[in-house]
Amino acid sequence: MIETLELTKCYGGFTAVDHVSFRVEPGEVLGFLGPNGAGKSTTMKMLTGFLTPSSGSASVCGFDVQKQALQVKQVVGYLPEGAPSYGEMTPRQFLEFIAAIRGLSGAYRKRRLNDVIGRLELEAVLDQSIDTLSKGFKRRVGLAQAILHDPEVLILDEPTDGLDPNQKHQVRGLINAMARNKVIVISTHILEEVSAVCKRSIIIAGGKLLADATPAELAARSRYHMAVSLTAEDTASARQALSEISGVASIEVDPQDSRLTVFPLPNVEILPAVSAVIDRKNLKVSELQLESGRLDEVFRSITAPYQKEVLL
Ligand SMILES: Nc1ncnc2c1ncn2[C@@H]1O[C@H](COP(=O)(O)OP(=O)(O)OP(=O)(O)O)[C@@H](O)[C@H]1O
Repeated sequence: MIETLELTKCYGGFTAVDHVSFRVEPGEVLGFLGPNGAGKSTTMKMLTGFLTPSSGSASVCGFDVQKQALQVKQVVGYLPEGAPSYGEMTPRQFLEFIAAIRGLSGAYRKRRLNDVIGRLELEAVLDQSIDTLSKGFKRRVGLAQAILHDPEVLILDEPTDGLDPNQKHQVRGLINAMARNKVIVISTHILEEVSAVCKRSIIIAGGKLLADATPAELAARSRYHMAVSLTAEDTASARQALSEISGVASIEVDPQDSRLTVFPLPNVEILPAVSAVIDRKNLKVSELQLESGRLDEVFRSITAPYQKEVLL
């Protein structure tokens, strides 16, 4: 388990992480979402014992990140931002080096090395220096070192950054497969990643924790939650007909593709009435969809005040 209490980091007079408290249990993948400079990497560095908190506390598997940093490093696998250090080494040398540092030996060491090399499909580049690898391969070498000792806790700073769509899919599958018996925290800018792998997500901006909820709960905060979207052959007639439904609050037309979105009044289920009107008026409609909510819109509305601070 990971637990933070009022965790804070100041750089001089600037507060990068501001009294952040949360818990993560085994079996949970927690997504850390936030705009650039939100404080995600700083929080992760404190959780992994690489940065000392200015105040507050954090513990990982019961070990205090300040007083027991060594024990924390033993139970944690950490993928920092960017490429792995020691770029002059080949992935084979680098992973052998990490295995030695982690104290892996004998058949277990061999098995773990083969396992991570296979899982991250590193065979083809094992003997090429890390500096000369593509961004995606560098990221995969970083991931391989993070999971090599089969840690109880994984802290992954933008694990899919630089990966192509196939590799992203593969790494998300890997994270999901490991999630059953590990505590996993990932940071990401990619909202689809939150729905794909995270049980819970924390939104952070300006160093402050602004939301802590499941992706579905976050989506439910969207103004699109329970709205109905559709594309009609005759947009104007469809809009007119739909506006006569009593539970409709407003209707918007997307200027790009003329898609109509029908917003209900609070707590009104509008879909049955919309379907009935389509049938009754014989409207030619494609892509009728009940919206669960849009994470990007929720993310923007939650973080907007902090984005302005940054821009000013
Ligand atoms: N060593 C440092 N000295 C001073 N300020 C720092 C230092 N490291 C980070 N910061 C600042 O702290 C804030 C949080 O940075 P952090 O890297 O944690 O953000 P982030 O959410 O990970 O951003 P990104 O998504 O861009 O990686 C930023 O304003 C950053 O400039």
